[in-house]
Order: sequence, then C-alpha cells, then structure tokens
Amino acid sequence: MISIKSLSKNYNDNEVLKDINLSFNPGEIHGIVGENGAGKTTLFKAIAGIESFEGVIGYSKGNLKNVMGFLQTDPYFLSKITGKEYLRLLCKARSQKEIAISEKNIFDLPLDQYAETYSTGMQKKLALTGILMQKNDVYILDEPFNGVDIHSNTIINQILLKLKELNKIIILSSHIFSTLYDTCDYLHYLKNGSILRSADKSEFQTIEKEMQGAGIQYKIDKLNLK
Ligand SMILES: Nc1ncnc2c1ncn2[C@@H]1O[C@H](COP(=O)(O)OP(=O)(O)OP(=O)(O)O)[C@@H](O)[C@H]1O
Repeated sequence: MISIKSLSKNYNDNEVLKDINLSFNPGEIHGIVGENGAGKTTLFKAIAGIESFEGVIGYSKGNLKNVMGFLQTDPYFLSKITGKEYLRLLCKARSQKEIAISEKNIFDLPLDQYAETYSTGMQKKLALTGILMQKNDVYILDEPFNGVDIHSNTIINQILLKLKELNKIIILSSHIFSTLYDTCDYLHYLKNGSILRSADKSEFQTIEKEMQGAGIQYKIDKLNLK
C-alpha cells in the first residue's frame, strides 16, 4: 500500500498542494482529476520522488523508487538514443535479463529511429512500453491518453485492466471522463491543491458534474459578450 499523509508543497509563496491524505492499494486504479494547474503533476512528482515536499509518503513493500514506473506528461529522452536503446536502458535499470525487445513493441514503434524524432504520441507510447517492460509494481501515469490515437487508447485501457488484475497499484490523471469511467475504481478531485472529494464508481457522476459546473456561468457572464 502507498499512504500519503499530510502532504503539502509550496513554490515560494504559492501553496500548490495542501494537506493531501490518500492511500492506494494493490489491484486498484485511482484517477486524479482536476482543472489545469490544480496540482496533479506536482502530486505525481512528489510520489515519484523527484519533487521535494512536506509530509510523508510511505510504501509498505520497501523502496517505492525501485518498483515504480512514472509516465510523465512529456517524457524526456536523451538525444541520439533510439527507441530500442531506450527500452534496453530501462530494462537494465531494473536488472532485467536481455529480452526480445521487438516482441514487446505492441505499439509498432520504429525502434531503430531516434526517440527524439518521434511524434508526441509515439514518445508517450515508447515511455509507457519502457515502464511496462520493467515489470513495476506501481504505475504513475500522468495523462496517459493525451495525444495518443484511438486504437492505442484502447490498448492502454486494456493494459490498465490487466495491471489491475495483476494486483499492481495504478494512479493516473486524465481530463477525459469516459476513459476514467472505463478504468478507474476511485476518483479524487483535486481543486486548488486540496482533495475536494474522493469517490468510488457509484459517485463518479457527482464529481463530473461538480467539475463541469465549476463556476462556468459566472465566468461567461464576466466576459460580457455582446
Ligand atoms: N517548477 C515549478 N515552479 C513554480 N511553480 C510551479 C512549478 N511546477 C508547477 N508549478 C505550479 O504549481 C501549480 C500546479 O501545477 P501542476 O503542473 O501540478 O498542475 P496540473 O494539475 O498537473 O495541471 P495540468 O492539468 O495543466 O497539467 C500551478 O500553479 C503551477 O504554476
């Protein structure tokens, strides 16, 4: 289990995360939803251990960093590294034995091409393939569906359900509610750095309505359109 207790984060005077308390169990898919700038990526970076924070993030099975795959919104690649080299590097980082990389190329990526020349969606698929090949226990996926074609979206959906079946911990963010309905067991609505509401599937619609309705009429009125 991952447990987050009293997590807060400031960037100078900007309090980006405020007293977050959450827990994630194996075999569960959790979705973090919220408007742009709500703090989703900051929360993910804190869990991934690449951002400082106040509070405690605990993992019941040892060092989280050694068993976690983090898919960033815009994955970073070293220059002049091919897709194949990248995947090999990630496998080596987990001391995986030499494996037939081309067999794992489920998104049909041009693996001999430099990763930096890939399109946005291809880069996301390469990074995702890499963390899947690592056979991690925990997956943190920042907008895994964004910029990815429909066919690949379906594949990612199925992968998530398979990971759940394998008792992994999965935490993801998305702005697309239909995909969240398909995959997530729980949703957490992050607003201005605080968890406004956590819900199981039976209450997803409440969160969707809350998010859709958040002051829209007031904002449109302010435009004073004529
Ligand atoms: N490195 C940084 N330095 C200063 N402020 C930052 C930094 N990173 C993020 N922020 C601020 O933290 C807040 C939360 O940003 P974050 O990227 O976590 O939001 P998000 O919910 O992931 O947004 P989006 O849906 O647009 O991806 C924003 O106000 C942002 O400007």
